[in-house]
Amino acid sequence: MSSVFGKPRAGSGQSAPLEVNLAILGRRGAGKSALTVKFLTRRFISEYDPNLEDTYSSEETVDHQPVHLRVMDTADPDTPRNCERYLNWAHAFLVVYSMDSRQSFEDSSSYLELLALHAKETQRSSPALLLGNKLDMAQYRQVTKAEGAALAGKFGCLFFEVSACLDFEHVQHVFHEAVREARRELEKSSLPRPLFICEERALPHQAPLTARHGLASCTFNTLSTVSLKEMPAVAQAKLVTVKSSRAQSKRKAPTLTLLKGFKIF
Ligand SMILES: Nc1nc2c(ncn2[C@@H]2O[C@H](COP(=O)(O)OP(=O)(O)OP(=O)(O)O)[C@@H](O)[C@H]2O)c(=O)[nH]1
Repeated sequence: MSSVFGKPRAGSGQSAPLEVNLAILGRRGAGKSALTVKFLTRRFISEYDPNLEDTYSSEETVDHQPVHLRVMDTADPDTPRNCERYLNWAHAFLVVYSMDSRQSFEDSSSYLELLALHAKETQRSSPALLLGNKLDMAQYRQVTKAEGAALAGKFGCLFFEVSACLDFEHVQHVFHEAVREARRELEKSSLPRPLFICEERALPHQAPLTARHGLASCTFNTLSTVSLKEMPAVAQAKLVTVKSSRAQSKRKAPTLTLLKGFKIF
C-alpha cells in the first residue's frame, strides 16, 4: 500500500513535480522504519513491525522545486533477498546501520557492495547515502564516526550520523540530500545522449565511391572518415510499487492507523 504524507501539492502554474524514488536499506533493527516515520511525520515511534515493508509518498519542496517523493521502507530478512524490487525501482538509496551494532555496520557494507555491483552490471549508477543511526546512543557505539566515513569514502557516497529520536530537521536534511543526489543523476540521464567521434578505416576491398556512385571528386573511401555514433541508451528505472507478501499479510489498514498503539515521543 502506498500512503501519502506531507503538504498538498502546490497550485496550478507550477511545473510538474520531479518524481524521486528512495529505498531505505539495512539490517533489521538499524532504524529504517523509525527514520522513515520521523521524516514523514516528525515523530519518533519506538516500536515497529519488523515484517512491514511499505512505500510511502510525500510532497516535498527541495531547493524551491516540488518533488513527489516515494520512500520504500524495505524489510529484508537477515540477508538481502529479491533485491530487484528496490534495485530497479529506486533513484537513490539510504543505507542505514545502527552505530551500537558492529553487525549492523558490516551488513551496511554488504548493501553498498550490492549497489555497486548492480550499478556495474546495469551501467546505471544510483547514488547511495550511508547513515549511522542512533546517534543519541553514542555512548554505546561500536562503530566510530571515522569508520563510517571511511566506508562511505570507499563507495563514494555521502555519510551522516543521525538519530530518529533527535531533531527532525537533521533527518529531513538527510532525506533532502538523497533527493538532491537522485536529481543530479536524473538530470544527467535526461541530457541529450552524448555523441562521440570515432575514426573508421576504409575497407580495403571496397569499390571506390566514385565508381559506385559516379561522384567524380568523392574520395571518402580512400581517407579515414569521421562518423558520429550515438552512445547506447541508459536503461530507465522501472516504476513499480512492490509489497512483500509478508508485509501484506501483516497489515491491511492504511498507514496512518499504524501510529495508533505505538509510543509517540
Ligand atoms: N535510541 C534510538 N532507538 C532507535 C532509533 N531508531 C530506531 N530505534 C529503535 O530501534 C529499534 C528498531 O527500529 P526500526 O525502525 O524498527 O528498525 P528497522 O531497521 O526498520 O528494523 P526492521 O523493521 O526489523 O527491518 C526500535 O526499537 C526503535 O525504537 C534511534 O535513532 N535511537
